[in-house]
Parts: sequence; C-alpha cells; structure tokens
Amino acid sequence: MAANGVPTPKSPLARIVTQKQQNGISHGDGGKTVKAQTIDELHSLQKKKSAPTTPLDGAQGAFAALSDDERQKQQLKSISASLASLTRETGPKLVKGDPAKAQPGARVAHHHHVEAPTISVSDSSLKFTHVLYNLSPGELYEQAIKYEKGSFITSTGALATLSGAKTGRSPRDKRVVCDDTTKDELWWGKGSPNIEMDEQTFLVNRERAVDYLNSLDKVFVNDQFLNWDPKNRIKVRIVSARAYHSLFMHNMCIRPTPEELENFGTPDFTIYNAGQFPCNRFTHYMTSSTSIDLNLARREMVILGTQYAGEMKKGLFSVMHYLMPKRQILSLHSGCNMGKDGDVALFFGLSGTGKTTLSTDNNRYLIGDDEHCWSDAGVSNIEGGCYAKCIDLSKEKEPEIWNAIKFGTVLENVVFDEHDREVDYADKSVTENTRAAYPIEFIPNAKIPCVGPHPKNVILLACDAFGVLPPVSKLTMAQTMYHFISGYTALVAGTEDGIKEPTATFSACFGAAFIMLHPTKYAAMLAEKMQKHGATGWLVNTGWSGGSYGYGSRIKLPYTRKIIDAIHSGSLLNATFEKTEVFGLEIPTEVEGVPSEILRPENTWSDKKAYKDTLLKLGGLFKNNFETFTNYKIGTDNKLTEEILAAGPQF
Ligand SMILES: Nc1ncnc2c1ncn2[C@@H]1O[C@H](COP(=O)(O)OP(=O)(O)O)[C@@H](O)[C@H]1O
Ligand SMILES: C=C(OP(=O)(O)O)C(=O)O
Ligand SMILES: [Ca+2]
Ligand SMILES: [Mn+2]
Repeated sequence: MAANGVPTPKSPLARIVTQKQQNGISHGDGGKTVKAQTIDELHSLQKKKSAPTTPLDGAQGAFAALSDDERQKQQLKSISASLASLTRETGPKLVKGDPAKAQPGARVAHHHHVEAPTISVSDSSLKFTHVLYNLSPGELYEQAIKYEKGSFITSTGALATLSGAKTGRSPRDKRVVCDDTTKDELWWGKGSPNIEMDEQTFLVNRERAVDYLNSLDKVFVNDQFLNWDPKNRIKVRIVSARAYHSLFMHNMCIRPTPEELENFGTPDFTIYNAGQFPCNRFTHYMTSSTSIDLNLARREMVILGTQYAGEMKKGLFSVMHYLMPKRQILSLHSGCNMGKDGDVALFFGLSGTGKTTLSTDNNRYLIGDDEHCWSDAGVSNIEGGCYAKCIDLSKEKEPEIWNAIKFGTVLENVVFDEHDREVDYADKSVTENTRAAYPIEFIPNAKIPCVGPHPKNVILLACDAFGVLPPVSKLTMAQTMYHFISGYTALVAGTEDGIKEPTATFSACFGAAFIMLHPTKYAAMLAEKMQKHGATGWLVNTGWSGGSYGYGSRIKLPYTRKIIDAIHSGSLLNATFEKTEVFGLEIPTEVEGVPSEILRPENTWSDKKAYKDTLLKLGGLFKNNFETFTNYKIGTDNKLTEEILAAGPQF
C-alpha cells in the first residue's frame, strides 16, 4: 500500500512527466487519486443517496409517521392497486427501480416490492413489473435516449421526441361513460364533445390498457397535482410506458415536493396511458384504433392507440371542467398573467390564437398559458407547465419561449440537424403542430405559486383569417357572452398548396373539446364573476388584416402586443370609440404604437365590396352557429339572455 491508501501495483510504471512544473503551479492531478479500488467502487462514488426528507409531525397525511421502508411498501401497494386487473382481481407484482440496474436473482429479495395474492395463475402473475416512480428529468432523459427511438438531445439541451403516428389530439375518438349520474349532468348531443360509451366497454378498454402495461418490464408512474389553489388541489396519477410521457407530465402538472410525495396517498384521478397499444375495433363504440376514455365515476382515463402527449393534459382539463363547477369554481381555457400592480388578465382563444404567446410577456408575471380556475378567491393555474407551439418560433419575437427550450424541456416532433442538433423551427416535415412542454418556472417572470386576484380584463382572442374582425374592440357584457359562447376562430388548414378558403371554427367557451357541462353553465358563471368583479371584455383579432388569407397578412405580433399593453394599462378604456356595422363592435380610433389605419379593417382592404361581402359572410356563419343556443337561458337573468341574443351580428 502506498501512503495515500491506494494499492501499489507489483511493478509500478514510472509516472510519465509531460510537463515541468512551472511557478509552483501543478498541471497534473497533484498526485490526488480517487478513494476507490475498483471501477465498480468508483462508479458507486458517483451517485449519492437523495437527501432524506424532513420527518413530518404526526398525522399530516396518509403515510405520515411511517418508516421509510413501510412508506415505500405502501406506495407500491397503492400503485399495484391502481394497476389491478379487474377480471383476475389482482394487482401486478411490483418492484421499484430500473430493471436494467437490478442484480440478477435479487428481484424477490429486493427491499421494495409487493407480492400480489395469486388468485388466478397465469404468466402475468409470475412476473415482476418495475415501477419508475416520479423520476427526475435527468433519469427520464437517460431512459428515453436508451430505450425510445426518436429521442435526442438538441443543441440547447431539450429532449426531442416523436409522438408517433398522431401529432395532435383525436377529439372524435374521445368517449365518456354515460351512467345514471352523467346522463343528466353532462352535455350530450349536437356540438358536445362527449360521445357516450357504457361502463362495460370502458372496463374492456381499461383491462386492455392495464394488461398491456403489466406485460411490460417497466412502467412510469407520476404522482402529481393539479390546481395551484391549495383548497381545490387534485391528486393525479399517470401510469405510462414511455419516458417521454412521464417527462411531459412532470413538466405539465404541478410537481410535488419530496414531503408532499411521501404523503401522497391515494390519487383522486388516474390515467392509464397505453398509447402504443391500439384499441380493438370489435369493441362496441370503437370507430378507429384510437380511444381516449373518461370514466368520471371511477375517476379514471384510459388512452389506447395514440401517443400524442397533449391528450393527457387536455384529458385532465376535461376532468377539471367537471369537478370545479360542482364547487362553484369556473374552469377556463385561457392564458393568464398579472401586472406589477396586481391587475390580472385572462386570454381566451382556440388553439393557435395566441394564449401562450401573449400571456408570456416580459413586462408581466405569467400565471399560466392554458388552463385556469376562477374561484371566489381569484384565479389559479391548473397546471405546472406550458405547452407552446414551436412552428416558426423565433428568438427575436418570442425570447422567453425560445430560452425556455433547454435541459428538461420536451420538444415534440421538431426537425433538427443530425450533427449539431440545431432545431429548424420552420421545418414542418413531421407536423405543423410542433410543441415544447416546459415547467412554468422556465419563464423568468413566472408567478409562483401560480395564483392571482380577480381578473380586470377578459381578452377574447380570435385568429380571423377572413380579415374582417377589427384588431381590437371593447365589448359590452352581452357581447362578451355572445363571443364567449360562439368561440370563433378561422385558421387556414393547408398553408402551402396555393390559396385556400379560411374555414370558420366555432367552439363553445373557446374550448368545446374540453367542456363537460352545457356551455351556458360556464357562460353564466363567467358573466356573474365578471359583473361582480367589474372586469372588461375585449375582442382581439390576432389574424388577418388588409384582406383574407392569401391577400392580406397576419397582424404583426408587435402591434398585437401594443394593443394588449394598452388594455393592461387601462389607457384603452379612455380611447374614443366608433361602432362597426354588422358586428356592432366598439373600436378605438387610436392605440399607442399601432398605425391608426389598421384599427378599422375596411381601411386596409383595397376592394371595399369584397370586404363587405366577406363581413356579411362571416356574420352569417356566426348567426348559423348561434342558432343552437337561442333556446337556452343564461343563468337566472332573462334580461341578460335577451341582450346576448341581440349582441350578435345584425344585418
Ligand atoms: N399577431 C399575433 N398575435 C399572436 N400570435 C401570433 C401573431 N402573429 C403570429 N403569431 C403566432 O401565432 C401562434 C400563436 O400560438 P399560441 O400562442 O401557442 O396559441 P395558443 O396558446 O392559443 O394555442 C404563435 O406561433 C405566434 O408566434
Ligand atoms: C394543447 C392544446 O392547447 P393549445 O393549442 O390551446 O395551446 C390543444 O388544444 O391540444
Ligand atoms: Ca398554447
Ligand atoms: Mn390550449
């Protein structure tokens, strides 16, 4: 042994001196050697045990006052119960940790595993499933890169992934269990996103998903929260087969502290994401190989046949659209931010209209980009992360989002250089719907916790590819309700093969795909809250100006930002307004930093007749769409209902 405790080889090689020591500065390692005798020992030095969490005082939670070992066992029991087969009445045998790291033969002797009672013996009851429980981003990166094709680290450190055949949501494949309760409670039929399935069929799909997951060597389990309002927090468990899905939900849901995780107990809602595995078309109600099934009574969701991760985020949003209104809390498909003086703004809008882009504003605190609750206490974000569109993303126009694409961020379906891994955000080879999912704290001025006081401004965003809606208009309460229920936007589907007609989309409450109750229920709550708290409604067109798609161009983002600034500051309230024909919208004659001529759309059209025709055409589309709602009353206020009906286009 040498003096430093490192064993000396029998015939030591002379140390190679590469450089003379100069000025007393050593360029070698100074003779210091590691405290390991073997490579394995050296490797074991690299990772130290995660710091134990602080002991909890008394009966705080389900698992408080338990030993570490007991707590681990309880956790696995709870997960095994989640994954239980309903036909065999057993949960799988589980063991914690990566199967690749398990010592051969050490499985059964492993500390933290649960044996399930073997009621019916089949091969599945003989095997262990490894649980990768709330892994960190680093651990999930390693899992993704080792085991999931299409996973790469980009030049800025994000995890590039592929979502497979589906690169967007599949609303037509969503099913909701219709039982004695939901039959009366939910919105069914024309215009509703809720397509019924029965309990039995749900169980068939659930069994299919659970059997698939249990057949794997390992599954990922995320235990997390929804809703930053502590009184209305929901515990969710996501069981999935891919590190991509686990990291996506790690970023998008609220991340528990180690203490909160120890006391997690039983989840309020569970997702079984078996997206790699299709549903069976011979199953009743299945019209494709994709199925997203929601069972509110069982508090479960099953995903088969799609790996698009946004399905989980928006599936949970649907659940919140059911649970929150029961507590007199309004759930909102909106972005939300807050000024230095505590003035809160909501940004409603369909996909691609600017919720994420405009709520991310370096002059304001970001509360959230997509899903919120408005309770008697104010607003709260449902999520712990943002999900930004990346197509044509530029550092100059959207620096905060650009900079959020770093280590930890999931980048879906983008194209990058095979060598230097620079992402080409203009490339639509995989899809136009490229996305980045990052924890909200990746935005420098995020407000943590993500809650705020009652909103002062309610901004309805529409991307009007017809180019006839004004860039900004001030709305009366009745107009706000009319446009909220209408939920209009018009995007252009194929952007490349020549000029295409814009198609109008009407989606009630700017999120018909996610609402569970009749739209008028949410509208009545919004009216009541806006009236009570004195909020002002605005309609902002982030779409075309100077003509429809193909003739005009999209309103420049810096102009839209100036308009939004004027709404936030209150200065726009003091503008001079003029009323437009057909839609009867109040438009300001001036907005600081915006050329006045663009504020009145007809000024920007060279063909005035084409403008008028297009305006009337859009008015007609609004009228047709609203017919479904004319027989409904908004809240208890008959007067408001009549006003709303009169607040639409008149011609
Ligand atoms: N004037 C504008 N206002 C808002 N967004 C714009 C504008 N012009 C172009 N865009 C682009 O439109 C997209 C809006 O998408 P996003 O904010 O993600 O919508 P949402 O969150 O509502 O789905 C972004 O890619 C943004 O860069
Ligand atoms: C993820 C979505 O949200 P948005 O496009 O509104 O950002 C979606 O609608 O699938
Ligand atoms: Ca968004
Ligand atoms: Mn959204």
